Amino acid sequence: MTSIDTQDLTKEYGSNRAVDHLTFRVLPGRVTGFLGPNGAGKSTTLRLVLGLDRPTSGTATVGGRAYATLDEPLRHVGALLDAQAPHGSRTARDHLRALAAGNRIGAGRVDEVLEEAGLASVARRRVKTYSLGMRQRLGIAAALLGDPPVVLLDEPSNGLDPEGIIWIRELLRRLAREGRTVLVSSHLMNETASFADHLIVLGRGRLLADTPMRDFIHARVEPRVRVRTTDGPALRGLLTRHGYEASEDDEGRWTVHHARVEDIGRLASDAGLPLLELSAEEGTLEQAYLDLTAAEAEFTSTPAQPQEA
Ligand SMILES: Nc1ncnc2c1ncn2[C@@H]1O[C@H](COP(=O)(O)OP(=O)(O)OP(=O)(O)O)[C@@H](O)[C@H]1O
Repeated sequence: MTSIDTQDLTKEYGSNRAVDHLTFRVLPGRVTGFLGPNGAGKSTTLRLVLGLDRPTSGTATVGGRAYATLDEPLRHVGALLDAQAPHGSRTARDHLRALAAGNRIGAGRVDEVLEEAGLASVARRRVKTYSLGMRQRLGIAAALLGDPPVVLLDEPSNGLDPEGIIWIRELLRRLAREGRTVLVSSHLMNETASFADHLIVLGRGRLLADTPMRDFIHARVEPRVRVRTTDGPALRGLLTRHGYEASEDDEGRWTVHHARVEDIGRLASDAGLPLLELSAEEGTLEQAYLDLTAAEAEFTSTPAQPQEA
């Protein structure tokens, strides 16, 4: 099984602990979103997994092996990190051909990934003439070159236009469907919600969550129901009698807190109350993420009170 594993992984830069005893496993067949505030340690972790930096202690492995021990690594792991900027005076095609040659990958595969990344028509242009989004597509093409079972992408949507964002979303979903292990860091919560099945969240180098995305949201954001009726006072009375807290907006739409659509629908039906609208208000990943990171910030930034003698 080609999982990514970190075991008690720690990285210190001087007195700053960027990654702090981190243990997690990223499994194949799903997209794992890698989240955390600025400076939480995401890029450092990815660099440690890719052998670009040495851990202070602990291990990071891909398929049970350290990246540095892999022969022809592009066939095992495809990665996009900001730092991997190709040489600007090369054409995109030459850049990929050089990478392919070093990993015994045929030139035909270069044209395939250029096509897949939407760069076929500009493949003979020098990379320095590329826009940020085009460079990003080239980085993703390079990550796919070796048809690897493991793909690590740091902020892949960076600089992409709306069409590019849809492309990357569909690509990530397909890679997971094909049974690959896909780890994607992002600051864009709506984006992450559109492609991730699972989340790993870091805060100050530590693991804050390692959980399916649905569970992550449901554990942190209260379920609500939106409802509209021809008889507001009757609805209010009904909800109050059953212990629900609800509020009405200017357009006569009610929001029922901590409620499920099945329960409110049944209550209204049993009471013979006509409904014009009934819908579940799903919590968003952004709400859940902010809830978690705010709690973490509060916990970690509260200074110890000096004890009065
Ligand atoms: N080469 C380095 N030398 C010294 N400190 C570093 C180095 N790389 C990272 N750090 C520090 O390690 C911590 C984690 O940084 P890292 O870039 O891994 O976070 P991140 O979660 O990727 O942040 P962002 O979301 O801003 O990209 C930060 O405090 C950062 O300043």
